[in-house]
Amino acid sequence: MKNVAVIGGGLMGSGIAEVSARAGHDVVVVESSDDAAKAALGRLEKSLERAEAKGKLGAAEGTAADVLARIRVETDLDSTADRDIVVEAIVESEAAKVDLFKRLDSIVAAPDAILASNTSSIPIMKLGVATSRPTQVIGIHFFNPVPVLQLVELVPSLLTSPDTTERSRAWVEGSLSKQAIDCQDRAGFVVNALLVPFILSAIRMYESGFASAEDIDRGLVLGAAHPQGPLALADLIGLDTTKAVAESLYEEFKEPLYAAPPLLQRMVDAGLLGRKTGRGFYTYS
Ligand SMILES: CCCCCCCC(=O)CC(=O)SCCNC(=O)CCNC(=O)[C@H](O)C(C)(C)COP(=O)(O)OP(=O)(O)OC[C@H]1O[C@@H](n2cnc3c(N)ncnc32)[C@H](O)[C@@H]1OP(=O)(O)O
Ligand SMILES: NC(=O)C1=CN([C@@H]2O[C@H](COP(=O)(O)OP(=O)(O)OC[C@H]3O[C@@H](n4cnc5c(N)ncnc54)[C@H](O)[C@@H]3O)[C@@H](O)[C@H]2O)C=CC1
Repeated sequence: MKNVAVIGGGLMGSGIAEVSARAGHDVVVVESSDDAAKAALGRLEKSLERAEAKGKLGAAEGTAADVLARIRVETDLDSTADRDIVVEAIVESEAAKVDLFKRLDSIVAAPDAILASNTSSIPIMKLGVATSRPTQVIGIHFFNPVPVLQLVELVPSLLTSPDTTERSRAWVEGSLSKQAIDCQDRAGFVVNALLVPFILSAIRMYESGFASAEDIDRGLVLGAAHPQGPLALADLIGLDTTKAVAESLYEEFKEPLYAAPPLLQRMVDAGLLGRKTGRGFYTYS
């Protein structure tokens, strides 16, 4: 696979585009507006400049400018027509993703192109059956920050072909140098099925006044060797995404541990989405 498209150039899409371009792929990022495209390009430039300044770009990757030259940021979905693999990384909304997969199905021309989703929690089957080619639809779930974390969850639906799964594995492991684990197509896959109750429990603990945000996070960093505490992690993920993922899991399993706590709902209503808006459980400059 040579030509890659990433739909949505937010936190995750920009990271997926970066690692793809660093692996030598020709990458098109499709955003929803000119302003969002500008913001996506800014994220890519900042991250690549940081990687270059830290000496993380290898000889085969070239300079930050070389990597950026392999990426185009567009607003027209038709620019995905000649792609071998499309990775969708738009907002965690089933309706928005189903609509996008329908449109991609009518645009992406190669008969064997892979249509992948980076969804955290939406069943892949719902996206597969929105297309005329569910055998080629798969979950390829990256972790945040994409340039740092090695894991990718591969999530075939009941209709995904073994050929699609194996070509996806070859791409993430062989080309992007990530490590894949295989997951069933159930909301939350492996990691989020475990991580969501953990983060939501931390929010409930804070909401109840049991401990401060700082002490909850310090507890997990100093006492369980986590790289950051659960509330700081929720701020990194984005509280809108955290809430949407919790809701998908709750819808699938009706398990109270997956129910979004009222405080999380209020913070999202207030626009306190974490790092991306400058304030969540913590304030960022
Ligand atoms: C209810 C739940 C709902 C779930 C919702 C959906 C979520 C999903 O679907 C799946 C997910 O992704 S879950 C999130 C998984 N991510 C984590 O758990 C991150 C945990 N945190 C970390 O790894 C570090 O704190 C972290 C790497 C972030 C920062 O590390 P440090 O605190 O040590 O800070 P630094 O010293 O600045 O960074 C360490 C090295 O990493 C590099 N780096 C950090 N951020 C980066 C970024 N954004 N892009 C590229 N590189 C980055 C940094 O440069 C540094 O590198 P070195 O200097 O070489 O060590
Ligand atoms: N935030 C996280 O830690 C992780 C998120 N994910 C998943 O990745 C996906 C994206 O999440 P984030 O990057 O965090 O969200 P984000 O909010 O940072 O980015 C979403 C981007 O999609 C764009 N967009 C929305 N609708 C679009 C459309 N129809 N066409 C083109 N672009 C569109 C938005 O302008 C925005 O830039 C979600 O499915 C999420 O569940 C997966 C792993 C980790």
